[in-house]
Amino acid sequence: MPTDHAAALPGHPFFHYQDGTLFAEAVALTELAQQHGTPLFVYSQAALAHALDAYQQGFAGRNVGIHYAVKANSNLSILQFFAEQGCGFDIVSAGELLRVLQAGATPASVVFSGVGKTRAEMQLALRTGIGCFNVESEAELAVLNEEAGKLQIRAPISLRVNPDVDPQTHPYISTGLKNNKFGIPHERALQVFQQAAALPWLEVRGIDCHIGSQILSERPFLDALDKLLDLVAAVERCGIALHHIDCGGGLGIQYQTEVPPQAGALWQKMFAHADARGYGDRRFLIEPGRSLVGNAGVCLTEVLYLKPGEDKHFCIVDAAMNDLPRPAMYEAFHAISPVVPRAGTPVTTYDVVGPVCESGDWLGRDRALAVQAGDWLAVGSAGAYCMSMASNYNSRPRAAEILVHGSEHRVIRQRESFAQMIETER
Ligand SMILES: Cc1ncc(COP(=O)(O)O)c(C=O)c1O
Ligand SMILES: N[C@@H](CCCC[NH3+])C(=O)O
Repeated sequence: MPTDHAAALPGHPFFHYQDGTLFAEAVALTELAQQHGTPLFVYSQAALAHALDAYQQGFAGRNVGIHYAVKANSNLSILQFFAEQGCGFDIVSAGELLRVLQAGATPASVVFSGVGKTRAEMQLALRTGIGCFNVESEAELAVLNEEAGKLQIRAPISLRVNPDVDPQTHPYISTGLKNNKFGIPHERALQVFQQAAALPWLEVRGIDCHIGSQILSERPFLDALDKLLDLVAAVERCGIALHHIDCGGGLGIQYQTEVPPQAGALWQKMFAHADARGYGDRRFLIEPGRSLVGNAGVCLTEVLYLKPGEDKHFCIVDAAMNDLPRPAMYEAFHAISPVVPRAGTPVTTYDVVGPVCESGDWLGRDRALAVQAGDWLAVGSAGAYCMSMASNYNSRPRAAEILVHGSEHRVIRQRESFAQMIETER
């Protein structure tokens, strides 16, 4: 049984056991599950602030813009929190643009990434006056120039460079290798910068890269920075001045036993490197997602049935791959802890699975748990890429979300009703 006040889930500083119950800050998760039902996503505002502060510690005296990557968790209240803290945003769609505007973002604080921006999305972003388009191909550059010309608005752009650096992460979330669809090959980038500078409706502002996600060592970030700085030097030699250098996101978090670099320490090293090369006083942008929200959230789920088997025992819960798709998609590990640990119930090794009709619908494999039907479990590291990737598969309405702040909590997304789920269909 975990001791009181012990960190209950790896990497979650604001979730702890007290009096035999798991708490988020000063709120007992039993109360939230009882009051709001399950599956239920619960986020800690203190954990969000803590994660942001970890970055800021590496930025003292530097000129840095933090652009939260909306795709990690796009709940309006989470976006509003980051906007209030002075963050900008990294978006990848018109939908994300509308969300950040509704959350109070200033348009100039928005950078727009993505390999497949549509003309309609470009027009919306141009009219809104976003800070920068992170352009990912020559074809996109030409279309953006056309659309900007039609609106007579010069488009601020950065070129996303593919530095061909191995982020040593899951192949599905590596983005900075030659064979990934993202960015402009770094060998071609100088030429494309020159093309961009010659187009009448574009204003070259920056350079960017994003090499992947859940990166657990400093080396790939430093290698990518080196390649970007080589290009900055070459581009500026051609008379094209760059206003900012955007290093993307990608810093990993602890799901299990991983030891990711600490954000502040990583950035101190990045700046030491930039200083050594004479670029430390430049404006840098970053686009973190997972490392700001991942360990600020858990997903609460109820044990529906225990199903013993010959080779496997199953713990069937009411959350599923539609709520939390990362295990099914990437075989990702998420820690699972009981909300009220039991004494006296034997520990059994279970596969924790959901009700969806797929054998891939599992949340955890071979987990030692002392549980009974009706118990609540907390699935860890559920703040990033869980609710934002949730679906209605098996016609399951989307879960509710709660934001805890000290001893207070508020519903930041209501549980979807069956009527809402089908209202747009005929
Ligand atoms: C362009 C871009 N920026 C930022 C991010 C955020 O990445 P992460 O959540 O790993 O910090 C992503 C996602 O990988 C991305 O594609
Ligand atoms: N969805 C991925 C991260 C994708 C990063 C976006 N480029 C995950 O859950 O790990």
